[in-house]
Amino acid sequence: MRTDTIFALASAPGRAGVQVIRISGPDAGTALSRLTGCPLPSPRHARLAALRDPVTGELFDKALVLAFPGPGSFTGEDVVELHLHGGRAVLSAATQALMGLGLRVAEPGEFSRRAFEHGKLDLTEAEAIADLVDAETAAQRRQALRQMEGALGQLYDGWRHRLTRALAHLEADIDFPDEDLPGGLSDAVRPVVEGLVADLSGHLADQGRGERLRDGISIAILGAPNAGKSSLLNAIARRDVAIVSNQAGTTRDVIEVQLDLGGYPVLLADTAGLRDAADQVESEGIRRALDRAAKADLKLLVFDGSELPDPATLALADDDAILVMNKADLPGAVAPLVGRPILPLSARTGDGVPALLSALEQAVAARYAPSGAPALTRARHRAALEECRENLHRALQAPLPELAAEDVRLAVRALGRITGRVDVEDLLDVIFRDFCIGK
Ligand SMILES: Nc1nc2c(ncn2[C@@H]2O[C@H](COP(=O)(O)OP(=O)(O)OP(=O)(O)O)[C@@H](O)[C@H]2O)c(=O)[nH]1
Ligand SMILES: [K+]
Ligand SMILES: [Mg+2]
Repeated sequence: MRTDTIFALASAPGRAGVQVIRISGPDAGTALSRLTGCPLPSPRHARLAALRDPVTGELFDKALVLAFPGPGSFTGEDVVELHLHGGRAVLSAATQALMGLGLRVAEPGEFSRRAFEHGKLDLTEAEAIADLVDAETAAQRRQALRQMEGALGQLYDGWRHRLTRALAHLEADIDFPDEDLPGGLSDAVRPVVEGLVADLSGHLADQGRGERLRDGISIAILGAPNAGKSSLLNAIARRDVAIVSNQAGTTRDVIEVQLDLGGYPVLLADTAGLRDAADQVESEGIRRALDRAAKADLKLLVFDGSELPDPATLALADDDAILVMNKADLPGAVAPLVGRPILPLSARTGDGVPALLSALEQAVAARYAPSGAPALTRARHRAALEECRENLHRALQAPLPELAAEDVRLAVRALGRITGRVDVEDLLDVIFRDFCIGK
């Protein structure tokens, strides 16, 4: 564990009313006294102080200062905050003064990493801080807050404790063997392992709910050339994002727009019109459209009400598809009869677009609304949970208790890596590198 004293701007850089510099480490208190020329303010009480560069003696700001003595601070170390006036010149003077005192600029995520290393947070809580800072919609914020309060860490730790107890039983079986039981797992342990496999499977089979909420739900707009896909994207985004023209085959690249759909983060993609294209570039566009259709969480299939229904688009109409009939403003527009509801709308006039948005919102909520249990939010967690389940499956089939015990031990380790209860040194750089400076 490193013990030097670090500092960083905790607020966003640039002109602002206030900017906050956070300092953490054994020399944090001394550094503050050297800047103010006064003893430390009482813990967690703000005080107005004149700050001077200890080398030149020059006044560089009058600011609120706060001290949070360790271990009751965010990082667990002595922490000091300077609430300076926002702006580059003040920041650079403060940086120079702190470096002059031998302090080091923090690396991204270093404050949270120290908090983890001092046992103030587990890894899922640390990751949730990053998610909360990155949250752009209400649903993302709620999920991150819940995880930050420890809901996910408690779930995984609870499972780990269950398994650890089972392992203790198993080891007792090995030390005091019962000759009548030839199998790997005894009657006392087998139901525990089976129960956990069931819980893990339930948690893993969540359609990526938590991960989608974190990363965004992908919706692809698909249809024949000139059906009005780009017009619809522009109508939904309420800006002129994609080129619209009466020339079939206008869109080639996938064009993405981020939306907040009733609190859910959505990535809406316009794609090339589906047809047998002779043009090489257009064919590549269609390949990308179909690729996007396959990966999308939901598909928005656009039909031109003044044309016969397009078979290539109809072929994509599965349970994850919402069908719309565009150009409802044209006098002869007719919805294709395909045995399921089709929303009439006009991308040109905007009629029917609000109804489509609520249908989309409902479809998204039906799939991704949070369930009662805390959600799986990261691929890192999913991989560890799958590894855990695999080891438990192996334990259930093990012919000898010694082999079963080794599999259960591996399963316990896999769970422990999620919250950081076991050796995770190799993981820490990867996890905290994604944080921004000052967190
Ligand atoms: N009357 C009417 N015309 C529309 C409507 N929506 C789109 N159009 C017209 O239909 C033509 C094609 O629109 P686009 O939005 O470029 O269609 P697209 O599906 O993106 O076409 P490609 O990118 O070529 O596949 C344009 O001339 C639009 O003005 C609508 O609701 N009503
Ligand atoms: K077009
Ligand atoms: Mg287009």
